[in-house]
Amino acid sequence: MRVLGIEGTAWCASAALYDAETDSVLIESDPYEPDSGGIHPREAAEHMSEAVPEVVDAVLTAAEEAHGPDAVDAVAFSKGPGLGPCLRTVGTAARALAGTLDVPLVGVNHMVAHLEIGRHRSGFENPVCLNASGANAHLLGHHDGRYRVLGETMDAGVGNAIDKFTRHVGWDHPGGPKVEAAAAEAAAERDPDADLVDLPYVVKGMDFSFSGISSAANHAYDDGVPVGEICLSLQEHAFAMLTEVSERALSLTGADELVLGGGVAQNDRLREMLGTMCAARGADFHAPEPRFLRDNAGMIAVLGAKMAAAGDTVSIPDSAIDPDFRPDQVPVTWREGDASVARGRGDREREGERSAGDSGGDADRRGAEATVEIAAPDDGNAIGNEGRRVIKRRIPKRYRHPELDRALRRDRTVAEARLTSEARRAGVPTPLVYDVDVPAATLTLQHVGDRDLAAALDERWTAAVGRHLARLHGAGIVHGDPTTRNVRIEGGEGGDGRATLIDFGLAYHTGHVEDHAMDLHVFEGSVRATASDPDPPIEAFEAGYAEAGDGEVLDRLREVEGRGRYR
Ligand SMILES: C[C@@H](O)[C@H](NC(=O)OP(=O)(O)OC[C@H]1O[C@@H](n2cnc3c(N)ncnc32)[C@H](O)[C@@H]1O)C(=O)O
Ligand SMILES: Nc1ncnc2c1ncn2[C@@H]1O[C@H](COP(=O)(O)OP(=O)(O)OP(=O)(O)O)[C@@H](O)[C@H]1O
Ligand SMILES: [Fe+2]
Repeated sequence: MRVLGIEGTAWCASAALYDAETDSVLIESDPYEPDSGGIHPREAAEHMSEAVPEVVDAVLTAAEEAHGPDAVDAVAFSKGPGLGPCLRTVGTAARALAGTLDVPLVGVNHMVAHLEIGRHRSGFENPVCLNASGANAHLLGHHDGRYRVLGETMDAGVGNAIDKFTRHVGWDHPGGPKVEAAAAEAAAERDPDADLVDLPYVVKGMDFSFSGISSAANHAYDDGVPVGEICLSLQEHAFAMLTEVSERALSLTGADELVLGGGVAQNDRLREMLGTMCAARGADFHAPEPRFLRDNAGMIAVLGAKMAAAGDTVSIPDSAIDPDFRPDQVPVTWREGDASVARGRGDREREGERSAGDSGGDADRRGAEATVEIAAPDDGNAIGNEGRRVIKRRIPKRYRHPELDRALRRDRTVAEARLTSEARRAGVPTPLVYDVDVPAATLTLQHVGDRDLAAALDERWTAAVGRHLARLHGAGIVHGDPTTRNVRIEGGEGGDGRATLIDFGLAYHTGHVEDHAMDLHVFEGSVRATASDPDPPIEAFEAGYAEAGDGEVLDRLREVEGRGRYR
């Protein structure tokens, strides 16, 4: 099968021919280059209306020269997300071409294409996918027939955040490569351990925020900080956040493969950080070659071929574009429906439980941030979990700049000790804190529970988590990372049992409804990412929250969920 793909969501007019038999891709692109500032939607649309027919023509001519008049078996196009006027040009061109050639039409989600190309090129079975593009930034994993959003930016896309700074400095678009070059130059001249320009580092569960980084970088520039230093720090902060959330997603799902996609993925420092993180966890990492990373029609043609082979084509009346098309709206027809990114986790957890039961013990653990060692009580007389301690060490992360890494490990250790105890005083079940060693970023905690909620997901426990979070929020604290892995469960078969919240390293004081709603959003995201039937446990969770908490927070949660971040 040979598929002609067309791309043009924002800046890159591109056409490609994918030949599935030889697995070869021919790409012809014509980028829009703004004279000044960022992308102007009207100029971009004008560019598309001129350039799309030209690139399509070039690829079609090459295809017919090589393979004759029946060279193309299907036409695939970017259906969204993107700029409406640009997408309309692409849709019109694709419909006309499919009509003329009398072949099926395939409507492709651009974001899913950014990650499927990585899966295709790597041959990975079931990776977590990090998309680092201009207008977007998110982590996706296939589960239950869809690509689930495991985490995403709460505001700007990563490329747009970088471009916002370069516009402020007066550099032309796109800013990413210029920031990369300036950062590399600054790095070559400085002491690698020297302090970074202080910028915000915002991670909430697997969600993250970039807007504060752009503003703080702009202020630093206005204050006269050398631009190379700001570029370096900007990259170190933004990319460490992306790497950290990727590691959290690997840890939550149990997956051991990561693929990277999107225009910012062309950045060497980002790829280096992700490679280092994966190597340290024993996970495989793949980033496709640059021509498949930035916007390009090659990825549209490759996914188009998979969709066409699965019979996933559209009729002309159903081929409308969608500027807000989210990746989790796409029914994944071209993969086995039961292939789940979380399957590895379930299997391992069950095995872990069995062996823990057999030995009467509990294996040492490795989370996304820390290693956890389970220690017997000082007198050595353990009865079940009674008296056991866990020693939690936030280990240095080699992918992160050493200064930033030290600061994060120290701050989170302090926050975890303080807020675990405060939450407990507010009546929320948490472990006792026995000891804190700040320089070593190590905590000694009471051992709680005999399994994670991830391995014991049921409505009774999620309702309890809802009540606990409501009480925590009532005390003016958010957890910051309330995933199913951060709830420990004990007993329960006979009636009594307990759900205990752990891992308060991202917790902080706040009375803002928005922050409280984010906690609920993170919890529900972690349930959706791994549960086979997520609705009942989520309903019970919300009912538990409503029982003990503020209804306004649940209203805000609906608003958070409804916000279209894909522009
Ligand atoms: C919806 C669609 O139109 C949109 N496309 C898009 O954002 O173009 P993409 O090619 O994936 O990414 C462009 C971004 O990638 C950044 N970029 C390019 N090279 C870079 C580099 N070496 N380092 C950092 N950023 C880089 C640019 O500054 C720009 O912000 C998207 O995928 O979100
Ligand atoms: N007090 C505790 N009692 C029992 N088990 C614990 C305790 N603290 C941690 N664990 C176990 O160790 C695992 C990792 O701990 P924790 O979540 O605190 O670290 P982390 O590195 O931040 O992990 P992640 O980022 O994956 O949530 C937990 O999922 C849990 O299984
Ligand atoms: Fe893109």
